[in-house]
Amino acid sequence: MYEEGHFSQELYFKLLECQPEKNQVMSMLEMVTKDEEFCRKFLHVLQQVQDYYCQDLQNWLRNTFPVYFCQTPGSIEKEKPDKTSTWTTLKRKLSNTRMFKLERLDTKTNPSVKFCRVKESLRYHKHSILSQKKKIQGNLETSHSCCELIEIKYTELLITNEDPETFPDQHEYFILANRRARIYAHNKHQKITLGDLLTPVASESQMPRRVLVTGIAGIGKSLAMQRLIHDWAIGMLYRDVACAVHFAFRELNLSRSPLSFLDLVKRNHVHLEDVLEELCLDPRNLLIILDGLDEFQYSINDGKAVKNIREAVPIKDLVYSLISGKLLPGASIVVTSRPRPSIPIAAFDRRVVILGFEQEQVREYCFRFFREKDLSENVFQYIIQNDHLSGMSFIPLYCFIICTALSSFFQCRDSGYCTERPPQTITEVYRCYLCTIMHHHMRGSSSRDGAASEPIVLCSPPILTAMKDVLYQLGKLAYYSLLKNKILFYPEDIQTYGFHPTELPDSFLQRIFVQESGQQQEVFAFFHLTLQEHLAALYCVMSLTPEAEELTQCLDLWCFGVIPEDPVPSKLLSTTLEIQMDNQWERLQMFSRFFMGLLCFRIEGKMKGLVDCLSHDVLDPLTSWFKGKIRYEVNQKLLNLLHCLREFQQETVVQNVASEIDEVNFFKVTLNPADCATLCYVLQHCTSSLKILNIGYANIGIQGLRILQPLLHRCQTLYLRYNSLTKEAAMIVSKVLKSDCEVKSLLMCGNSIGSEGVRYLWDALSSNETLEELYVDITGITDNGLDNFVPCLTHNSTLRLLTIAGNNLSESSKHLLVELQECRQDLKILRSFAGDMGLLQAYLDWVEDLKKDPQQLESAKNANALHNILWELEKEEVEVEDNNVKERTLLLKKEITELLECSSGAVC
Ligand SMILES: Nc1ncnc2c1ncn2[C@@H]1O[C@H](COP(=O)(O)OP(=O)(O)OP(=O)(O)O)[C@@H](O)[C@H]1O
Repeated sequence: MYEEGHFSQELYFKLLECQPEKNQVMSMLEMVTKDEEFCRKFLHVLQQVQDYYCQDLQNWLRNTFPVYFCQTPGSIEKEKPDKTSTWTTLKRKLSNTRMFKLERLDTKTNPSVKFCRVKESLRYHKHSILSQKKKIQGNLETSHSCCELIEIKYTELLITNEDPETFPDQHEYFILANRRARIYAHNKHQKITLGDLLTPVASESQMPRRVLVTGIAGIGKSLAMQRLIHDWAIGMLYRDVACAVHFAFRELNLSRSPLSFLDLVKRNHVHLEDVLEELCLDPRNLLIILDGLDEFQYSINDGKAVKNIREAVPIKDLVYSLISGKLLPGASIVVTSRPRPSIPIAAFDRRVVILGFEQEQVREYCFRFFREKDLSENVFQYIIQNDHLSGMSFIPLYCFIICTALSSFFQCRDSGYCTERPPQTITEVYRCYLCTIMHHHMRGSSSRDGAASEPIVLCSPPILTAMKDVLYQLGKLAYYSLLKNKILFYPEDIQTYGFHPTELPDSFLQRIFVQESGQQQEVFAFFHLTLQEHLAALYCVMSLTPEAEELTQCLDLWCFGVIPEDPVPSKLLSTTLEIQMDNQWERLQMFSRFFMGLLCFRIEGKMKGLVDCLSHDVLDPLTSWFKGKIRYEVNQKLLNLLHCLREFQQETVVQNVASEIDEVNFFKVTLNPADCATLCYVLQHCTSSLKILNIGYANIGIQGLRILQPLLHRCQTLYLRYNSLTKEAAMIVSKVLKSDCEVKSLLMCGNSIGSEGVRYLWDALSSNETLEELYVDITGITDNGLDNFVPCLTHNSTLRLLTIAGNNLSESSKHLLVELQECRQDLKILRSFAGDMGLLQAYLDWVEDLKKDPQQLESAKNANALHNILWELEKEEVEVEDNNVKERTLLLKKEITELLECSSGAVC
C-alpha cells in the first residue's frame, strides 16, 4: 500500500511500529476499512499480490469481491506513483521471473504430505527471520533513534558492479573517499540493486551464482544482507529461491569441532531440520549468505573440498567448499567482506562494491534517523554545507555518528537551550558523539524515558570527571592496539587495561562473538575503527606533558614514521619505539588528525574534568615544527599535515605556517571535496603568491575546482591536467584570468572543456596580461572552438606558448592557427604531435608513466586521450618529412596501440 502510494510514509512507519499486542494486520485492516475508497485501493493491491497468500484467501476474496478480481491484472498500473519503486520492480519481476515451484522438490513418494511439510517449514523459517529484530550496530536508545526496524532504518545504498582493485595500503576511509571521487566524476560504473545481485547484466550470458560483495567498514554490508534476507522472507526479492539462510563469519568462528552442512544449517535454523535434505536435492533452491569473510579466523585458501552435505568436516573446509562451488553446485552464494579479502577473487562469478550513500540518500537517512521533517532537513542542510561532514556522510556508519552528534545541537536549538555552535571539524563531531554516548551511559536506562526532552549539556566537567578513568583506560587500549594494527581484543587484553569483560561500557565496545552453548569465547572491538582512533588520540592528548619536544617527537613518529634519535622520556614514545613504524604513518592519518583537534581542546581548556589545560607556550614550537615540514613535503604526507592544521583550528599557527607555503604538489593524489576544502582553508590564511599549484591527475572534478576557486588567481603555474573538468571549469578559469591574477602557466590538458569552454579562455586572453603558457592538448576542441580565436589572441601580448595538439581540428582551423602565428611571431603554437620533437618526447614519457600507474591510465582513458592521440598521429604520419620525427611518431603510435591492447584485457 505504501509503495503504491496509498499510504504516506508516516502512516506506513506507524503501522510497522505497532506493538506486537496490536497485530499489524489488524491495524492495517482497521485503517483500510475506515473508508470505502481506501478499501477499494486495498483490494486492488491484494489483487496484484495474490501469489503471496493462500488459495483459500484468494478464493474468498474472489467470491466476495468479484468486481475487483475480474479486472485484468495491471489495470492498477495507471495509479502507479513512482516508476522506480520496489513495488513496481516486484510486479515486473512477478511477471518476468520464474517463481520457485515446489515441484522442483522430489515429491514422488507421498507427494502431498511432503509438499505441505516443506511449505510449512519454510513458512516458519521465514517467520523466524522476520521476527528477529537485529540490533543495529552502534545504536543509542535515544528518543529519536530507538527504531530498529529494518524497513524504517534501511536507506538505499549505492552498489556498483565493479571489480575491487588492488588498493594501496591506506586507511580504508581515504581509499573509498578517493575512489568515489573517481566514480562520480566519470559515472561509468553500472549501479545495481540488492535485488539484482544474482541477475545477469547485459554482458553476461549466465546467472551469477557466487557473488562477492565488498566494502569498507561501516559501509553497510551486514545491514544490506539483513535487508536481502528480510526481503526474501516477505516475498519481495528472489522469489525463485526456495530457502535462504544467513551466517555471520564471526559466529562460524565458534565452530571448533567438525560439522556437516546439514548440522550447520540445522543449528542456526531449527525450523528447517526436517526438510533441509529435500531442499538440497536441487541446490538451485538455495541462497546462502555468508557475511563478514574478513572476520573469519581461518584461511580457506588451503581448504579441502567436501561434496557431501552429511559429511562432518572442519568449518574452514565447509566454507571453502561452498564458496568454490564444490559443495551444492548451483546454489547461490553471496559473500561479504571488507576490501582485499584473503581469498582468490576468481572464485566468484561476480564482484560488486558497496559505495555507501549518494547525497539524496543522506537526506533520506537523516529523515529516517530523526523522523521529523524540519529537524532532519536542517541537519541535512548543515551536513551538506560543511565539506568535511558531507565528505564523510557517504559512509552510513559515519552518517549515524554525525546525526547522533548533531542531534543535541539541533534539538536543543529548537528549544532555545543551545549556546554552542554545532561541530564543524571531524574531531568536533566525534567529541560530540562521545559526549552524547557518555551522557547516555551516565543517565542509565532507568531514567531514559523521562530524560528524553532534557537539554544536553555536552561534555560538562562533571560528566568528564565521572568518565575520566574509563576514557583513559579505553584510550590506552585503543592507542597501543592501533600502533600494533590490532582491532580485535580478547578478554585477557581487556583485563590488562583494567576492565572486566562483564562490566564493559558497551556503548564504546561491541562484543563480537555471541555466547553459545558451552563456549565462552568472546572477542571485542571498538564499534568502529574511527572510534578507536579517536579514543587513542584522546589518551595521547591526556598523557601529553607540557614538554614541547615530546610533542614534536610524537608528531614525527605518527605523521612520518620517523623514530627520534634522542627520544625524551615519554610513555607515548617508549612503547612505540619497539614497534616497526615503517609506513605506519599511512594508517595513522585519521588518528593524527584527531590528535591535533583534541590538542586544540586541551589548549583552550575544553577538557576540564579530564585533564588540565595545556599552556599556549606549545604553540611556538609547534608552529616551527609545521613550518619545517610543510616546506618540503608533497603528496599524501603534505595533505595530512594540512588536515592536521585544519583540525587544530589555531588561527595564528595556521597563518604562520601558510605564509611558508609557496609550492603545493598534489600530483596524482586524488583529492576529494573535503581535501580541497582543507587546502583552501589553510592557503586562504595567507595572501602571497603560490609559485606552483600542481593538482594534475587529482581528479577533483568541478566540485573540487569550485572549492579551490578563491586560490587560483594567486598561482603562477597552475596544473589542472586530467581532472575530469568540463566547460564550467573553463568558465571559472576564464574569470580568474580576467581578474587581477598572477597566473603565468596554465595546463588544462586531458579535460573535456570542449569548444564552448575554450572560447571562454580565448575571450579571457584578450584582456589578460599575465599568461605566458597555455596547454590545451586533448581537451575536446573542434573547429567552432576557434570562432573567436584570432580576434582575441591578436589583442593579447603576453602569451608565448600555446599547445593545442590532440584536438579535432580540420585543415581550415589549422590555417587559422597559422594565420595567428604569422601576426604574433613571438607566440609559438604547437598544433600537432609531429610538429615538435619536445612534445613527442613528452608524450612518449607520459606513455611510460601510464604503463606504471593504472590510476593515471584510467584518467587518460576517461579523457579518451589515447585514442585522440592515435587518431591525430595517423593523420600526421603522411605529412612528416624529417626522419627523426617520423621515427618518434611511429614509436609513439606503437606504444599507445600496445598500451590500449594491454589495458583492454589482451595479453601484454
Ligand atoms: N543501508 C543503511 N541504511 C541505514 N543505516 C545503515 C545502512 N547501512 C549501514 N547503516 C548503519 O551503519 C552501521 C554499520 O553498518 P554495517 O554493520 O552493515 O557495516 P559493515 O559494512 O558490515 O561494517 P563492518 O565491515 O565493520 O562489519 C549500521 O549499524 C547502521 O547503523
